[in-house]
Amino acid sequence: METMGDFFSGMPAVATRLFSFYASLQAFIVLIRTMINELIPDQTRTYVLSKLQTYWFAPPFSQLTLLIEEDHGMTPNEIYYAIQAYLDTKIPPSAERLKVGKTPGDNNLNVTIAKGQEVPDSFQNIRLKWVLGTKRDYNGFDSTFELSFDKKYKEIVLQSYLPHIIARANDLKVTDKVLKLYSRSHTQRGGDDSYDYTGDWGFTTLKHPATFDTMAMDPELKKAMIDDLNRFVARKEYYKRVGKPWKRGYLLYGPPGTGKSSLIAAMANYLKFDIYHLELNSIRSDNELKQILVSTTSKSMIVIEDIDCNAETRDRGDSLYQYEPTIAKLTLSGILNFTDGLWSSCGEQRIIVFTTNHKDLLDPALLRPGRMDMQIYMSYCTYDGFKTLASNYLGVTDHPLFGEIETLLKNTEVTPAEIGEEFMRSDDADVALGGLVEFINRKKIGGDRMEMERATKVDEGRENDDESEGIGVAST
Ligand SMILES: Nc1ncnc2c1ncn2[C@@H]1O[C@H](COP(=O)(O)OP(=O)(O)OP(=O)(O)O)[C@@H](O)[C@H]1O
Repeated sequence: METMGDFFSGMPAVATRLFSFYASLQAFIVLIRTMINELIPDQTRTYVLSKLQTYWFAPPFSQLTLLIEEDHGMTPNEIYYAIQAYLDTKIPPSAERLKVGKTPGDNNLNVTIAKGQEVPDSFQNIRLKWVLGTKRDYNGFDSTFELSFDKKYKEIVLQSYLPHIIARANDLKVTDKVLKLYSRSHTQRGGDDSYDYTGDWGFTTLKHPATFDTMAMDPELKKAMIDDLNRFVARKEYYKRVGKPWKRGYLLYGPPGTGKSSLIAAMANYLKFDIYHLELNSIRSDNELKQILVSTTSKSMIVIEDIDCNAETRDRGDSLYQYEPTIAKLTLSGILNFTDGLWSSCGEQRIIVFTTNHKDLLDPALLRPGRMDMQIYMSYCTYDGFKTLASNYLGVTDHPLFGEIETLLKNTEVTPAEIGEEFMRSDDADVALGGLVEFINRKKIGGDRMEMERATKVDEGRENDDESEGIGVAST
């Protein structure tokens, strides 16, 4: 029978060494633990241990991914564009995929994140990860932002982080916003000059330099417009309280060359609003108009120029332009709905501007209060307007010819566009102002001559009428 002594004597030398190593390791651990306990304070030990647990021992977090698509139903998704602007400021130095673009006329390169690039972010100590991806739907591919984070922070992300991004993007827009001029994309039909419009908006950068300072307008009217715009953008709560959609309609009317288009650009530059330029003649039905309206973004101006050129909007009392229901599918009521119907209330801070050279031709229904909140007459150039132009073009605020020009402008219809043209002929104020005096005099003589010819024709017409009336009477 085998005894204990036999057992130990049979144990290999390696095992003996192992035991002794274990014993010394135990002694070493006890020594280290004692040192740690004595040298590191309790609180620090607890903190380090909790961190180690979070990073090494906690189970992998249960992740939530939010998808933010470019479109939201029929409308552009505003949060998508806010995220785009926000993430452009968060591009990590380690980024491996970036997109670079440049708009014609813009000196700066536009660097944005490319599809697949991850962008880490943190908010209130929450770690978040963004990535730009694509989603395929029946219309083709659509860009989508994906946001991943620990599921337990869902409420903070929805209630605080995303609103924070929107606010940040709004701040960025105020300072950096490059305005866009949208118009509807079209393809030319074969052979003729006509176009087929696709429903999509294409855009280019709005680089119109007009501002309220450069506008030659009656100073009181200018001030009234600026006050009106300021009031409009500041009245979010007011519109909510009175139960009206946050939008405003302006009608700009007056002869060609008096600055209607320039005023639209000045308004957009002032408010930092994009412009959607719409040609009513390109729209085939009320439905199409509705779709176009909902695909525009908030904080924008929808501009319909020369609205009198559209048969639908002309006064229906004029038999020449009677509405024919079987032919036209774009109806006046569709246009009125566009300006103040239910559909017009989608989106916020929307300005609708109509322009016309012939206000008298418009259907009175279009001009009712609530549709056109402000009607602005862009007149021929007044002396105040002339002084603005002289200061902007020539840098002069006074000149011996000013008095003569003031008198001439009182008696002659000259547009700011014509005065601008004259001023561009020379940088020398004496030459340019002298040229303007000559131009207005020529115009006045031409106008007087035309007036005389018109008066002569009317007199001749009357005489002929008298003669024919005489014949008529004689024949009965
Ligand atoms: N009131 C104005 N103040 C400053 N510049 C003006 C004004 N009106 C016209 N201009 C100058 O004339 C040019 C043409 O004017 P604009 O196209 O704005 O006139 P409009 O009234 O819109 O003309 P239309 O009815 O033919 O479209 C502008 O580019 C601008 O340089």
